[in-house]
Amino acid sequence: MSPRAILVGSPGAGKTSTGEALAARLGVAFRDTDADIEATAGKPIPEIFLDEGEQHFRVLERAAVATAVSDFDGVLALGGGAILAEDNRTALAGHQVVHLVVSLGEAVKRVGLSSGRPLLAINPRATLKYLLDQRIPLYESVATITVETDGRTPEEVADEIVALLKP
Ligand SMILES: Nc1ncnc2c1ncn2[C@@H]1O[C@H](COP(=O)(O)OP(=O)(O)OP(=O)(O)O)[C@@H](O)[C@H]1O
Ligand SMILES: O=C(O)C1=C[C@@H](O)[C@@H](O)[C@H](O)C1
Ligand SMILES: [Mg+2]
Repeated sequence: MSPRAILVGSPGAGKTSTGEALAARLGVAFRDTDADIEATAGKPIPEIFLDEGEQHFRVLERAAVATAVSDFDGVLALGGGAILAEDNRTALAGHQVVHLVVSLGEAVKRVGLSSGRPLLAINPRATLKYLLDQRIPLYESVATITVETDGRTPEEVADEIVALLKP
């Protein structure tokens, strides 16, 4: 079993919102590893970061990615930092992986001072710039499809992905 598409990209790229739109277009289920991790841990991601720290979150994330990539055949969204782990990048090989590209300015507008994103709780512009600089090469290294999201709705982005996906 293999996901129809796996979405990667920065916080605010729209992995969750575009992923839900894409799954609806394809008539398949949507799954988000962030939600899987919260279900396993029994608490929201900010609480995992506060109680056990980011390292522990990344352990849970590697397990969530390995399970979802091998057990699921719908549209799968990964957390924004999942590609940092080599294990996760290796797990993506051979799959249709979509990089949702977002500019720094647009990502800052979409994410704002959001309480649900522990890494961005303080100074989101500087933090997002750091994350993007570090991660863009990694997103590019795993992607088989790249789509721009600035100035487009999640539904418009989903339509482009449908046209680019191999059957
Ligand atoms: N193409 C888009 N145009 C405008 N707003 C968007 C677009 N995609 C997402 N958004 C908005 O940006 C915010 C972040 O989107 P979303 O939660 O889907 O991003 P994400 O990539 O899943 O982020 P994270 O990595 O933090 O889970 C939401 O408020 C969403 O409504
Ligand atoms: O960019 C990141 O490192 C993260 C993004 C979110 O999707 C969550 O996976 C978590 O908040 C960490
Ligand atoms: Mg998300």
